[in-house]
Amino acid sequence: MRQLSAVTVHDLPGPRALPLVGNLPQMLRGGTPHRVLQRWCDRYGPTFRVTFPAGPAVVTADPLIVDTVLRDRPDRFRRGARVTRIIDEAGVHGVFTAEGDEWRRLRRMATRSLNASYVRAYFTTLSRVNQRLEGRWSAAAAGGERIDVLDVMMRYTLDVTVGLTMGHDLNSLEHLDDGLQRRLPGIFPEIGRRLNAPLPYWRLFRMPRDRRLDAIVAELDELVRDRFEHARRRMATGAQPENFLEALVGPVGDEPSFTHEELFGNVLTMMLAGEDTTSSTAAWAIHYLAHDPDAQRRVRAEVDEVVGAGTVGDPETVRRLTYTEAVVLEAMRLRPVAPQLAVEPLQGTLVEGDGLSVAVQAGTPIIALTGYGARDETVFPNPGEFRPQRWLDGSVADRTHAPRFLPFGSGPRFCPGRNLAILEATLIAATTCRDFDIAPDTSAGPVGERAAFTVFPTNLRVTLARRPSDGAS
Ligand code: HEM
Repeated sequence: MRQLSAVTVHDLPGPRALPLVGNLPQMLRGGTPHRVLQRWCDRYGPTFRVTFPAGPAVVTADPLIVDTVLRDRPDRFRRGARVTRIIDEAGVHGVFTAEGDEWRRLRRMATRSLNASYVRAYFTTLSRVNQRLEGRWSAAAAGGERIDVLDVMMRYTLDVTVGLTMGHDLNSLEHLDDGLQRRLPGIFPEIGRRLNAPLPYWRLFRMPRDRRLDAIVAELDELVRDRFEHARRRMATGAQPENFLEALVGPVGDEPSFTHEELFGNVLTMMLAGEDTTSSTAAWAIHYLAHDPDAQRRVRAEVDEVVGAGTVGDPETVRRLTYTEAVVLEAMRLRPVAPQLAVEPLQGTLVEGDGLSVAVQAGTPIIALTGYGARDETVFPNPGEFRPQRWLDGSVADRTHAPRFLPFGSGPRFCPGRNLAILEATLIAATTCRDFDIAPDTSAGPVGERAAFTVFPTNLRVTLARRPSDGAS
């Protein structure tokens, strides 16, 4: 039997905390708290303590503990209550923040909407948005534009998620004017800002930005209502579902039909969960490609071979772009957009790691550093290098469930949008390399990163040059 030394949270090593504010100022300085936690993990070991104004938290990269706390949900551990409360207060209560039986029901709704056969039917939306991306790239190449990659990727994923969730063609890739497409991306940064705010002032009074957030959520509520009526009418004609709402018109199994609140909460959750995450991932993939002309050539050769002169017409074709997909996986390994996940025990419990057992009280946050192990050189040799080939040469044994690569979380609350996200990012990388040479543009300074709700790139610019049409590479 393993010998475990049992400790309390207070016994764990960790950085010295200031009175009242704890370690929060150290974590927030520089806008990249995940990097601070990773550095502390190097210094204090895989399981350590940090202190927030509300009390201590356990931070861990220990694979055993990470596995346990993510797997034993929702019965033993729940999502971090602070994150949940802030998202709910913004009016986005859905599968991400639900717990217990409510979570089970909303999770079934989410997985049903993302079922592989539906994703196939949704591909029309993806193709339409992808064609617009080609147009956007052509104009940028012709004009010698210094492209703000994240901005374009956010428009792309917003158009895809709004199209997929409710069948509404936002077309923010082509419509740069003011409209819902300008207001919608404001939701996530606002939630991120509240997460990092020292005091929850919005519970006492609303500043103009809080009122703007309320107004966007109300506008979306109207839109979902309207689109659901539309979905009901279209499904009554016997048509095949082409978006989440249409897939949810009928009951799921023998459960009662979903209420408007459930539908709204889940549709909005999926939109938000699917947008920032996928846009940052795709932007990082373009960044690494821009710095690696050889990888660009390989993607191009693969697209030429698999797709030829035609257009990509279905998800199966995208899945055959294995090298391109490896580019996306490698970008996610180096730049996971959700490098940590907060959970907490429902009741006091012992969590057992490698040689350590920690007694954790109910409600004490446990921050699982899910991105830490992606740089472990025993699993990923030369971990700092961008080497897509490592995903194809058998050196990473099981690419989905390798315990040290958890960009989509793990256990029963594992991201249900994983396949869709990889599909989108792979399609974007393929579309970009096929017709263009990508070059980095650092004229405005180096590329950086920042954490809000997710971690996103800053100052990520590239230029594109259209390749000669004879296909020479
Ligand atoms: C690269 C893109 C994406 C990344 C890195 C990502 C990552 C994650 C992570 C880390 C979680 C938490 C998992 C856990 O608690 O164990 C999550 C949950 C979730 N994601 Fe994603 N995600 C992405 C794209 C998407 C897309 C495209 C959708 C849907 C359209 C989506 C829908 C969701 C939902 C609904 C949840 C909540 C699941 C639950 O609590 O049961 N995600 N995602």
